[in-house]
Amino acid sequence: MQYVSTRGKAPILSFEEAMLTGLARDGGLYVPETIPTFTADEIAAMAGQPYEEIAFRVMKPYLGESFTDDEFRQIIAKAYDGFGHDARAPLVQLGPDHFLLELFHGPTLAFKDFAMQMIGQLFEVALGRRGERVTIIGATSGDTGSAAIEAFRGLDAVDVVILFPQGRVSEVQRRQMTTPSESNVHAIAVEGDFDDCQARVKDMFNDFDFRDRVKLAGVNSINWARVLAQVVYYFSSATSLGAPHRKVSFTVPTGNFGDIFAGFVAQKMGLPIDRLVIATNQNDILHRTLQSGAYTKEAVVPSISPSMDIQVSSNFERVLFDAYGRDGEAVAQQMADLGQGGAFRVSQGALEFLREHFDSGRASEDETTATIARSFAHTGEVLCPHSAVGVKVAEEALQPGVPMITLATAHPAKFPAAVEAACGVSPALPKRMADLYERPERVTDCANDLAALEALIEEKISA
Ligand SMILES: Cc1ncc(COP(=O)(O)O)c(C=O)c1O
Ligand SMILES: N[C@@H](CCOP(=O)(O)O)C(=O)O
Repeated sequence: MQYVSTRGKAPILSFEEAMLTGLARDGGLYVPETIPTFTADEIAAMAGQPYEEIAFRVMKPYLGESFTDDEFRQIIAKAYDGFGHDARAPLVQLGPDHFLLELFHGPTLAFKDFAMQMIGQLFEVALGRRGERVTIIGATSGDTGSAAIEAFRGLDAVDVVILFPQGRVSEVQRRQMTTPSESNVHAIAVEGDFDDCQARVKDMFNDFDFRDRVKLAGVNSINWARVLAQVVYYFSSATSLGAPHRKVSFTVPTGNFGDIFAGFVAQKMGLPIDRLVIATNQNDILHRTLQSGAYTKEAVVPSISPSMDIQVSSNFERVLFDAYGRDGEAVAQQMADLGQGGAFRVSQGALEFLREHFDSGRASEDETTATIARSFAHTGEVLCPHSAVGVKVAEEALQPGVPMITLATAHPAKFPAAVEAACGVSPALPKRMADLYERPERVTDCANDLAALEALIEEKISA
């Protein structure tokens, strides 16, 4: 299995190389040259299997020669060992045709743990074998950063540096990033929004001197391995509701488009998905794009679902690559237009492709709050604001007889203020995190400036 860049001009890599490389050297994102497919019988055989077994079957075809079967089985076992639910990703019924896929039982209480716990193990094995050390850089609107720090803290072969937007993550999210005491963890609060953090991360990858000097690696969903690990729960949940013998739909609270892109990959692998519904908060660039064909950046407006406060949606590039018939030059042109003018227009053919595969909807702040309150009153389920955005949009997209699975992407205790204001419940953190508010914090503030950030990172990793 080989990996190519969405912009068509970077070296073709193996799974392990693509995983350790992060952003392609032409600025694009790595994707598999071909997507492996399953027969209906192979999909049916996943029903009732443990999550770990489904992870092995779904991910293995993408690995090529990078990891032996034994190595990979051990990696999977370790990755999910610390999850707080035996099913790993349990389904809860909300209504006759509506189900919630709880993806928040991992160590940092967000869906990011599914991929990040796995990547931590994959990096450790691969770097150990190569005898290499890397600097992992990540941009976060709150959840990726805490999941990455949890997965990599204390590992000998990595420094992990996380940029987060100052004042724009919840207190729990911030403390998850600033309280670990391991010396290989570096949390940096950037004066800007998430898009600024993500842009500086991409700038660092495009500064080849810096990139090669510090041996930069990335664990945002820039990294294909992140997306791949998220494909698994589409299979586990759909087969438990009767796929492949009946179709299911998914609604996905969306920001950087990684999670819903994983659903798109599952569909291409043969999982019979009826509709994939993009759910956005008031930062609704993806919903607007599907409606109008114009991808136009606006200022990020802080919301009660801060992890989705994103306007430059990184993985949209991956779906555009398919929408343009895998024409890297067309994608590179659109990304250049976005960089220069803050906008691009999707061609008619590409727009039809997008509309064929995705529906979309948006939830305002009031609608999100009302959904948290209504869900608690009717079902007892306390939703985090991101999951509530998903539930609200899903309710509008329900089709009789087709099960709808909404992804619950974070635990409500990560956003206690918004949840309590909406439904009067103050969700408790798990016992192991009970002293989070007492632990000392360690964070460095920095301007939204590439040179300043690079200098700070070099200082931190050489200390
Ligand atoms: C809680 C939560 N929900 C939803 C999202 C959106 O996911 P994606 O960026 O993969 O679209 C994020 C951030 O990525 C998140 O942290
Ligand atoms: N919502 C994310 C933003 C980064 O997304 P990623 O999936 O590309 O890592 C976060 O919580 O940091």
